[in-house]
Amino acid sequence: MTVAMIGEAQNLPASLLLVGGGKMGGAMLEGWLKVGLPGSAATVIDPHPGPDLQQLCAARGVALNPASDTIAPPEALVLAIKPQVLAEVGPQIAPLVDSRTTLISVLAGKTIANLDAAIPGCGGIVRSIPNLPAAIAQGATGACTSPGLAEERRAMADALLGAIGVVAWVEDEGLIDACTAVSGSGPAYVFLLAEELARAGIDAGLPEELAQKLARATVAGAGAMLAQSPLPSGTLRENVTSKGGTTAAALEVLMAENGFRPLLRDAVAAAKNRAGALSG
Ligand SMILES: NC(=O)C1=CN([C@@H]2O[C@H](COP(=O)(O)OP(=O)(O)OC[C@H]3O[C@@H](n4cnc5c(N)ncnc54)[C@H](OP(=O)(O)O)[C@@H]3O)[C@@H](O)[C@H]2O)C=CC1
Ligand SMILES: O=C(O)[C@@H]1CCC=N1
Repeated sequence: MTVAMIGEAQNLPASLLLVGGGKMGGAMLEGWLKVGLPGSAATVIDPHPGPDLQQLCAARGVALNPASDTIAPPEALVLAIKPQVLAEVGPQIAPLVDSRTTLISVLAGKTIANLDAAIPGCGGIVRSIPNLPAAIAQGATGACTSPGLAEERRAMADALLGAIGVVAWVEDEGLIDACTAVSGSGPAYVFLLAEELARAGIDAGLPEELAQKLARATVAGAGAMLAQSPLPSGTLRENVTSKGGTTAAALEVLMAENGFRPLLRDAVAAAKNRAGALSG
């Protein structure tokens, strides 16, 4: 497994077609334009582009929904539609690619075999699972390639995915559903933690606005420490926990037999199972 850092922009593709400019596709496009992908190199297809996407494309000279007979086969096809519409959308996209194209998918659950069946004719496939902090170039992406993908195609995908955060390449495609459950869906678990911490603060007597402000800043501050500190997360946790103090009292509840650990394990297992069910 290799981890690429942000800024490896020299291998960005000469042409990129993004299909699906929703939350994930839009976040990635924003990141790529920030690190130097020229707007003129990008084309977006999305039948109902939201105002943010329209504004971004107009501001950066990105072609949005041009006539399909004007789209040349791109070096990179980035697929960011819902997994449930792949079978329907695939035949519309297949005529737009050829063997020069590398398909980069972010679809939860859809396997390399599913992608190849839906959009045949690409010269290689990267199956990846980014996450929403890609919008601020702090994403975490798990990725794998179709067998024997040419090194320059992988480097191009690495530049794209590395431009929006950390990339972890795995050899075994079977690990991607677990990546989906941990880092793809993971930001939602953290946002829930912020919501519930605020709610618990209200129950403990804080005014709502203050509880929300403190909970949000606490999750953000702890996240920033995780990003910046070389210490393992367990050590950071211990550094908060004074012997016989308040944190120890709280952690005793959270780490009880039926507490946070089995709950999170079950949640991640449910997400992984759902990713598996989206295959096909
Ligand atoms: N959101 C996340 O945090 C993550 C999402 N993903 C993956 O990213 C993909 C997109 O998810 P997300 O961005 O959240 O979903 P969104 O619904 O926000 O985005 C999907 C976009 O695709 C558009 N679309 C629908 N049909 C077509 C079509 N025929 N051609 C082009 N575009 C089309 C949708 O338009 P309309 O709304 O009009 O249908 C929508 O704008 C999913 O496969 C998901 O698994 C992966 C990791 C994280
Ligand atoms: O919820 C989902 O299915 C997508 C994939 C990972 C995050 N969002």
